[in-house]
Amino acid sequence: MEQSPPVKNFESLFAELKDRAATRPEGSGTVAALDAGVHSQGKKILEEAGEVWIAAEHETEEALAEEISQLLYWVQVLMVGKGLSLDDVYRHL
Ligand SMILES: N=c1c2ncn([C@@H]3O[C@H](COP(=O)(O)OP(=O)(O)OP(=O)(O)O)[C@@H](O)[C@H]3O)c2ncn1[C@@H]1O[C@H](COP(=O)(O)O)[C@@H](O)[C@H]1O
Repeated sequence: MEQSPPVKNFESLFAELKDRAATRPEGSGTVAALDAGVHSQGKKILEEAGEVWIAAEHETEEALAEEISQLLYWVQVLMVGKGLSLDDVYRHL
Protein backbone atom coordinates (compact mmCIF):
# COMPACT_ATOMS: atom_id res chain seq x y z
CA MET A 1 0.00 0.00 0.00
CA GLU A 2 1.30 3.44 -0.90
CA GLN A 3 1.92 5.76 2.02
CA SER A 4 0.24 9.16 1.92
CA PRO A 5 2.61 12.14 2.17
CA PRO A 6 3.22 13.52 5.66
CA VAL A 7 0.85 16.30 6.66
CA LYS A 8 3.70 18.02 8.42
CA ASN A 9 7.36 18.55 7.69
CA PHE A 10 10.24 20.30 9.41
CA GLU A 11 9.36 23.74 8.03
CA SER A 12 5.63 23.53 8.67
CA LEU A 13 6.17 22.27 12.23
CA PHE A 14 8.54 25.17 12.90
CA ALA A 15 5.94 27.65 11.61
CA GLU A 16 3.32 25.98 13.82
CA LEU A 17 5.55 26.24 16.92
CA LYS A 18 6.33 29.91 16.22
CA ASP A 19 2.59 30.52 15.95
CA ARG A 20 2.04 28.76 19.30
CA ALA A 21 4.67 31.04 20.87
CA ALA A 22 2.99 34.13 19.42
CA THR A 23 -0.65 33.24 20.14
CA ARG A 24 -0.13 31.13 23.30
CA PRO A 25 -3.28 28.98 22.97
CA GLU A 26 -4.69 27.34 26.09
CA GLY A 27 -3.44 23.76 26.61
CA SER A 28 -0.48 23.96 24.23
CA GLY A 29 2.38 21.71 25.32
CA THR A 30 4.70 23.91 23.32
CA VAL A 31 3.73 27.01 25.31
CA ALA A 32 4.42 25.07 28.53
CA ALA A 33 7.75 23.84 27.11
CA LEU A 34 8.76 27.37 26.13
CA ASP A 35 7.78 28.73 29.54
CA ALA A 36 9.83 26.00 31.24
CA GLY A 37 12.97 27.58 29.78
CA VAL A 38 16.19 26.60 28.12
CA HIS A 39 17.50 24.37 30.94
CA SER A 40 14.40 22.19 30.81
CA GLN A 41 14.41 22.18 26.98
CA GLY A 42 18.06 21.18 26.92
CA LYS A 43 17.40 18.25 29.26
CA LYS A 44 14.56 17.13 27.01
CA ILE A 45 16.84 17.27 23.96
CA LEU A 46 19.40 15.06 25.73
CA GLU A 47 16.66 12.64 26.81
CA GLU A 48 15.23 12.39 23.29
CA ALA A 49 18.71 12.01 21.79
CA GLY A 50 19.31 9.09 24.15
CA GLU A 51 16.03 7.52 23.10
CA VAL A 52 17.04 7.90 19.44
CA TRP A 53 20.32 6.11 20.17
CA ILE A 54 18.57 3.26 22.03
CA ALA A 55 15.94 2.90 19.31
CA ALA A 56 18.64 2.79 16.62
CA GLU A 57 20.42 -0.02 18.45
CA HIS A 58 17.48 -2.05 19.72
CA GLU A 59 14.14 -1.04 18.23
CA THR A 60 12.26 -1.02 14.95
CA GLU A 61 12.71 1.52 12.17
CA GLU A 62 9.24 2.86 12.98
CA ALA A 63 10.13 3.35 16.67
CA LEU A 64 13.37 5.03 15.61
CA ALA A 65 11.52 7.37 13.24
CA GLU A 66 9.15 8.34 16.06
CA GLU A 67 12.00 9.07 18.46
CA ILE A 68 13.74 11.16 15.80
CA SER A 69 10.53 13.16 15.27
CA GLN A 70 10.46 13.93 19.00
CA LEU A 71 14.10 15.00 18.97
CA LEU A 72 13.39 17.33 16.02
CA TYR A 73 10.41 18.77 17.89
CA TRP A 74 12.48 19.57 20.98
CA VAL A 75 15.28 21.09 18.94
CA GLN A 76 12.67 23.32 17.33
CA VAL A 77 11.23 24.29 20.72
CA LEU A 78 14.72 25.36 21.83
CA MET A 79 15.21 27.30 18.59
CA VAL A 80 11.90 29.13 18.98
CA GLY A 81 12.67 29.89 22.61
CA LYS A 82 16.08 31.31 21.68
CA GLY A 83 14.64 33.31 18.77
CA LEU A 84 16.57 31.44 16.08
CA SER A 85 15.14 31.14 12.57
CA LEU A 86 15.51 28.13 10.32
CA ASP A 87 17.80 30.19 8.07
CA ASP A 88 20.08 30.92 11.05
CA VAL A 89 20.72 27.17 11.15
CA TYR A 90 20.54 26.39 7.44
CA ARG A 91 23.38 28.73 6.61
CA HIS A 92 25.70 26.47 8.61
CA LEU A 93 24.73 23.35 6.65
N1 LIG B 1 5.53 17.01 17.25
C1 LIG B 1 5.26 17.24 18.45
C2 LIG B 1 5.93 16.57 19.52
N2 LIG B 1 6.91 15.65 19.54
C3 LIG B 1 7.14 15.40 20.83
N3 LIG B 1 6.34 16.12 21.63
C4 LIG B 1 6.30 16.13 23.09
O1 LIG B 1 7.51 15.57 23.55
C5 LIG B 1 7.28 14.69 24.64
C6 LIG B 1 7.81 13.32 24.31
O2 LIG B 1 8.25 12.83 25.49
P1 LIG B 1 8.45 11.28 25.77
O3 LIG B 1 9.12 10.63 24.62
O4 LIG B 1 9.10 11.15 27.07
O5 LIG B 1 6.96 10.79 25.80
P2 LIG B 1 6.00 10.83 27.05
O6 LIG B 1 6.49 9.86 28.05
O7 LIG B 1 4.64 10.60 26.48
O8 LIG B 1 6.09 12.32 27.60
P3 LIG B 1 6.75 12.92 28.93
O9 LIG B 1 6.39 11.99 30.08
O10 LIG B 1 8.24 13.01 28.72
O11 LIG B 1 6.13 14.28 29.08
C7 LIG B 1 5.80 14.65 24.89
O12 LIG B 1 5.53 15.49 25.98
C8 LIG B 1 5.18 15.25 23.63
O13 LIG B 1 4.07 16.03 23.94
C9 LIG B 1 5.58 16.88 20.85
N4 LIG B 1 4.63 17.80 21.16
C10 LIG B 1 3.99 18.42 20.14
N5 LIG B 1 4.28 18.16 18.80
C11 LIG B 1 3.57 18.89 17.73
O14 LIG B 1 3.74 20.28 17.97
C12 LIG B 1 2.60 21.00 17.51
C13 LIG B 1 2.12 21.92 18.62
O15 LIG B 1 1.73 21.15 19.74
P4 LIG B 1 1.00 21.87 21.00
O16 LIG B 1 1.85 22.99 21.41
O17 LIG B 1 0.91 20.81 22.05
O18 LIG B 1 -0.33 22.34 20.49
C14 LIG B 1 1.55 19.94 17.12
O19 LIG B 1 1.62 19.80 15.72
C15 LIG B 1 2.05 18.68 17.78
O20 LIG B 1 1.69 17.53 17.05
